[in-house]
Amino acid sequence: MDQSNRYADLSLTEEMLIAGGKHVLCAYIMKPKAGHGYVETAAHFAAESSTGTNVEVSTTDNFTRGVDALVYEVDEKNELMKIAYPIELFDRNIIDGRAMLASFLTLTIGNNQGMGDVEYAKMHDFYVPPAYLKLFDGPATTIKDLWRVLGRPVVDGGFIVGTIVKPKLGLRPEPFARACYDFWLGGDFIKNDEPQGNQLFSPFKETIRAVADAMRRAQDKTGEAKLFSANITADDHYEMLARGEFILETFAENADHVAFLVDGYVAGPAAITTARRNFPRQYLHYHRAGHGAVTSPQSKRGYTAFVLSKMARLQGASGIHTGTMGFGKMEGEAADRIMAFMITDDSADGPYFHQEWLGMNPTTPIISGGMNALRMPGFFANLGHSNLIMTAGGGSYGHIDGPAAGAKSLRQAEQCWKETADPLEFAKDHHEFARAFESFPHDADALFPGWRGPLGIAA
Ligand SMILES: O=C(COP(=O)(O)O)[C@H](O)[C@H](O)COP(=O)(O)O
Ligand SMILES: [Mg+2]
Repeated sequence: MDQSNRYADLSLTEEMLIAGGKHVLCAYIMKPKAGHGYVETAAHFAAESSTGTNVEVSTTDNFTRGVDALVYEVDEKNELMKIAYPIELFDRNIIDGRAMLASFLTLTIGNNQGMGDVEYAKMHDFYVPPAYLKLFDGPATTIKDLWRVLGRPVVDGGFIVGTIVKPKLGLRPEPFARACYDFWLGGDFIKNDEPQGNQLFSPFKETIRAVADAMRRAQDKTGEAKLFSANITADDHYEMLARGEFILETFAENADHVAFLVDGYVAGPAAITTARRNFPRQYLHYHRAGHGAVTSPQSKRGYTAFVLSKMARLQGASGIHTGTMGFGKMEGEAADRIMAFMITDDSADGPYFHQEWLGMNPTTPIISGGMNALRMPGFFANLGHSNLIMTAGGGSYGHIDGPAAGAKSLRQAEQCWKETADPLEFAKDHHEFARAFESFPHDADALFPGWRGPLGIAA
């Protein structure tokens, strides 16, 4: 059934819709299955994502038609379709009248992902009008809170040198805490790797006690504040609360040195909001492991990493992984930096829409995945600033002089970029950075061919 008379209105302009302020706008790359017309399929997609189904139903009344989602722009050649969703479609909490991300997703990227007449459809951007934006929690804590703990300026406080405890799994509580202590001698921030929680060989409570103790000792030894991002991800809301409360109690006087890590893709928006609302004073670290299943450029369905990042700011993530923009081991490219600007700036451009955040707190880009000191000067040059957290697991624990030297090499790499120094020249009087070349010779060969000569290393 062709529903384009009802669910498509190509006379609407984006300018009008934005000025009206009553619609969420979504841009999709969509291709119909063979034999289905573009506008017809787009209209069916909008129907299925709002008030309709594949047939007319007798229960529809005039009010219903007023909250139809409408296709307002199509560009068949580029497979682009844009849909305007009336804000009234989205569910509000009964407890406080506010918005929930689950409802946004269930409409805009829900049933429409399995339709028989759609070959594929992926959301590449969305625009949130002020009236809907203000119903989202947004971040409660930000990188400023971490900079304050570290004793840095709260504006442009700079690079937070981080790591992920490696190996990913298989350390018992004492070796785990030792790995933390050793890194903290040179670095600022440690996160649990995302699968680390309560394994039988490393019981949660015993491990957390050992890490809290390691933090105290590292702070005493260095005279510097240290940060730990503890994984509280769980299926069960109560389990997350139990973990969070135990961590705060155990870190005690250092509770404000603790972030909570939540695996927001696998555990979903409910887990993020559980942390955001129950622990609003903790920095909320959104880990996104698994997101590649839908966000990868190879996947033509789902949504992009850009969309994931924007949703994370709305929900209230203090920081989210944004990948390494082609400089690390995970998929990504230099242009991914728009993701970082969208979550930090108050006024930012996405691939299709401009967004005003109206003072909503920013979300820190967390850079992670195969980074080490050698890859960092190029990364910072591409992004243009270093007000972020970078976590390098292999780049720290893989440094030949150990994790404290690994951490120092990361800090020196930022300094090298800031001074616009030539990395090979800079290495001559920065020992830990120089030793990163020997630690990661494959990267050194690729990024700085002929590096052995200037550094006086035999081939
Ligand atoms: O464990 C790591 C990185 O370890 P290492 O530094 O040893 O590679 C992170 O979970 C991934 O970076 C996530 O990727 P992303 O940040 O892209 O979500
Ligand atoms: Mg990891």
